[in-house]
Amino acid sequence: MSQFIKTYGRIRPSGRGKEATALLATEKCVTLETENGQKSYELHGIFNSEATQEEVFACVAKKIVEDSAEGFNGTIFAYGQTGSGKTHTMLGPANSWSDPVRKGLIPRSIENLFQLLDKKTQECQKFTFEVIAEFVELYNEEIFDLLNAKNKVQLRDSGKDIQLIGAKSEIVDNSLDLMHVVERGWQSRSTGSTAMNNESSRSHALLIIKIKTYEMTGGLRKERFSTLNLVDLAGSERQSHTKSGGDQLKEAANINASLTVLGRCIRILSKPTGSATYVPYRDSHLTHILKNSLGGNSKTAVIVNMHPDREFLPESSSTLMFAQSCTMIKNAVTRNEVMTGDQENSYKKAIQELRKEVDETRAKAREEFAKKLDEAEDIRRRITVENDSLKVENSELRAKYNCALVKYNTGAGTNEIVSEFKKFLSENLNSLVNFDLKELTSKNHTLKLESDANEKRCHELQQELNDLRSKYQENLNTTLQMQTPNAKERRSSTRPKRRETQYKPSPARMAELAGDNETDLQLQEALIRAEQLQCEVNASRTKLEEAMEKESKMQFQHEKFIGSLQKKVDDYAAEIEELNKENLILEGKVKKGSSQLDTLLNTLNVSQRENAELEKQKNEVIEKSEKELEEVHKHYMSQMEALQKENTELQRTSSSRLQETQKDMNEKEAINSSLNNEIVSLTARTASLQLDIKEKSESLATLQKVVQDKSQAVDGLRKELNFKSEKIARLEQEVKSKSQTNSNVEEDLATKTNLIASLEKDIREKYDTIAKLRDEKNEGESKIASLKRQCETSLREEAHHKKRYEDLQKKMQADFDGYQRDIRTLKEKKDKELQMIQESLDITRETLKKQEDALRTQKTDAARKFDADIAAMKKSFEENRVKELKQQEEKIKRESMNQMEASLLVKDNKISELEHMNEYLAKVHEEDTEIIANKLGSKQQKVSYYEKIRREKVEAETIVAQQRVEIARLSKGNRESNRPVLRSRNPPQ
Ligand SMILES: Nc1ncnc2c1ncn2[C@@H]1O[C@H](COP(=O)(O)OP(=O)(O)OP(=O)(O)O)[C@@H](O)[C@H]1O
Repeated sequence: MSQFIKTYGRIRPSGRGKEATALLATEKCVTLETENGQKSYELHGIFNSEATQEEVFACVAKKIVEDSAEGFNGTIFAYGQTGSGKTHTMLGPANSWSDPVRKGLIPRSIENLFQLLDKKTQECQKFTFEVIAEFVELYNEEIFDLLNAKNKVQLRDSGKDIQLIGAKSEIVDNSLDLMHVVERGWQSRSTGSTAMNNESSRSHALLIIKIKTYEMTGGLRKERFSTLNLVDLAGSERQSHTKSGGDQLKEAANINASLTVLGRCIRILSKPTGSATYVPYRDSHLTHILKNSLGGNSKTAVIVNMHPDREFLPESSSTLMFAQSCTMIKNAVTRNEVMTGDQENSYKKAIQELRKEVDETRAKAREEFAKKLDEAEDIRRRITVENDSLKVENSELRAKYNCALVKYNTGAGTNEIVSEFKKFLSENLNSLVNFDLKELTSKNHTLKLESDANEKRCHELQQELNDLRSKYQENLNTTLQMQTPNAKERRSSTRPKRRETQYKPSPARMAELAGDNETDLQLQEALIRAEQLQCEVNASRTKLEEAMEKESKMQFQHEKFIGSLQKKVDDYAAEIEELNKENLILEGKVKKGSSQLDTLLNTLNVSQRENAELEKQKNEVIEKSEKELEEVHKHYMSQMEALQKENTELQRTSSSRLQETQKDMNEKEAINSSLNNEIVSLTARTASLQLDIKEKSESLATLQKVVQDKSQAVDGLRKELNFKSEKIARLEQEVKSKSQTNSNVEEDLATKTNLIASLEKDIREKYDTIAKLRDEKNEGESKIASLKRQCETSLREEAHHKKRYEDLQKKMQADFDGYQRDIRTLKEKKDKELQMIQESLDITRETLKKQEDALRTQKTDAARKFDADIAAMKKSFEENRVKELKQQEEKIKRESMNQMEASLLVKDNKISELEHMNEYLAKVHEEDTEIIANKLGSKQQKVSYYEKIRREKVEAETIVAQQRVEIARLSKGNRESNRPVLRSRNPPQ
């Protein structure tokens, strides 16, 4: 299955407001407002600055994560300039991975993945999974392990996949553990501060999640494996923007180099197929690792992050160009799945199920088709019956109408026609409801004809009437002429002028004229009859018109009814057509099913052939597998033991943790009780403070009262003072005025001055008291304020303590719940693991046992056969061999005997020679010894002679020894050649 890389754009919020932005985003299109005009780029989706993390995840990653749990490789990477929000998108803001709103795409993907895997485990008993995480960073064109002290990692390209040699693989079984791993790795990531981002990622971070799932369905074991790559690339930008230098410049150069290779690969891949010859994946570690994700076996999504500000237009433009190239890359995606086990049976089962499904669908379709056909037939029958009855009614009607027409034409009572028509209408009103449209139209036509005929008849009658009138007038004139002698005169003078009323002769006039003329009478009668007839015809005409109106209404209703019937018929036809289509589809399905069946049968044949071959291989492998199974058994047993140990350890740790928690809780309870005590004391203090406040408030009130009194007194004094000051002034004036005039007054002045002085003293005293009172008042007020403040702080403290106490209680409860949950989940997990292991052990044991049994029987059979074969072979071989050997033996015996005899002779001669020699030498030795002893005198001569003798002796002894060895060899050869030989020329293989 080939699939295009999905490319999305995300625009981060601008730091400077709307005026500074140069990007316009719609649902799938970004427009850049450049100096040269607008330029638009269309991607698979655009997220503006208001887009939430959840929206981004749901749109970009959810499907890829879901597919990765189903065995499809997946890759999501964020590309963009520094500070554009790549890390914000992939991981989320700092410490946000437990925040349900702010957390990024990686935590959401991890949670989603484990939710899916756990759900599958719950739904399917024989489903297990294994998740392994690796986390590396590409920094300065080298790969470092973020999970293991930033050790260097090597790349190995096996052709099929890329391996990171030396990277630590963390096995995890829940999202929390994996998030801890990610957090640990992220902390080791190389970051630096640039002009655009305080915590800028200076490396490409790759989180590689390897997922393996195992599922047993029937006898079939499905093994799926996939890799989910979540990549946060380093920023792609101009160095002038980051204002980097030194090491940072080198860093940036490396980042740019790898991103340039990425861009080059993408450009080559985005060209139409056929033109792309070589993709330089190996030019950079980044592209080498992402080889599968770019044009390979992976469902890939790219998020390009952009800064909306005008100053970053060039970066945004190049980012969008990169994105547009990505949209043109096609990946060839396949599910990574291996199926083992009883394939033959599972195929057979699948075929059976398919057949059953096809049969069921066929039967169902047939049933439905038959039902619909019956219904359509029913409707058709009903319509035919209705049609027949209407036809009958129509012919009756026609007959009646003809009859009426005959009657009418013959003048046999128009009333009759009308009444008959009325009767007919009342009779047929009900049946008319069921009229066929055609019939109704024809009836309408007939009625119209009737009406026309009536009209014509009316016209004729009118004509007749006019004729009659003119005749009558003529007759009348002739009669009048005959009655008056001067008819001409009379005619000119007395004859009234012709008026319309004159055509309607009154009965009096008729009576007057009755006796005049027989013809006149007859004519008058005919005229009256004609007039009556006309009236009746008119009436019948209006009735007919009414009936026609009714008829048209009815026709409308019938048309409606027929319309609905037609619609039903159309519906049925459409249904039938649909059924036909379904039938066709089903037939297609059946064909497909049968072709599938054929292919399956072919596969079955192939697999049967393969099976035969496999059977052969199996026999060879069985022996090996027996050993391996034993090893596995041992391994499982050891694992189980280890697990049991782990379990006990866990139980121990959990109980210790429980104890710790208990201890913690006790401590917290102690804190709690102390807090309670504190609260109680605080409450008591608050109460006392409140009492104090109350008292103080009371004293304040009294003080205020006193102050008020004093103020009143002060006011009074002030008034008095004022009054006295005025008095003083007045007196001074008086003094002034009187001092000039009256010297006697001087005395009075002196007394008055004294009085003034005393009054001034009095006033000063009063002022002092007022100041004192004011101070007292201020003091009281400040006391009240401080008391109030105290009160407020104690109330605040109380609230704070209460809140702390509640928080502590909540935290304790949450901790306790968390611990209990942890313990429970741990226990459940371990129990599950144990159970799973036990189950797998049981299964393995069973299969082992079965295989053992099968092997044993096979072995015994084979051994028996082998023994028999060997025995037979042995027998024949031995027979032949014995024969052959016997012949050879005879021959060799003969030859060796001859040789032996000859050599024995030679040897015997040699032995005797040697014995002679030996004897001679012994003799010489004896003689020499004698000579040495007796004849040689000097010591030196003795020594030299002795030396010579010794040498000769040694030589002789060597010769003797050689001869002995030769003799021994010969005698041994003799012995061996005398032994019967049963040796073949060609030793048996
Ligand atoms: N969509 C957004 N909403 C709110 N804030 C955002 C968004 N995108 C980015 N930011 C803020 O912008 C700042 C830079 O973002 P971030 O670190 O994710 O950029 P980056 O592309 O990873 O940069 P670098 O390549 O330098 O690592 C952060 O403070 C981040 O919170």
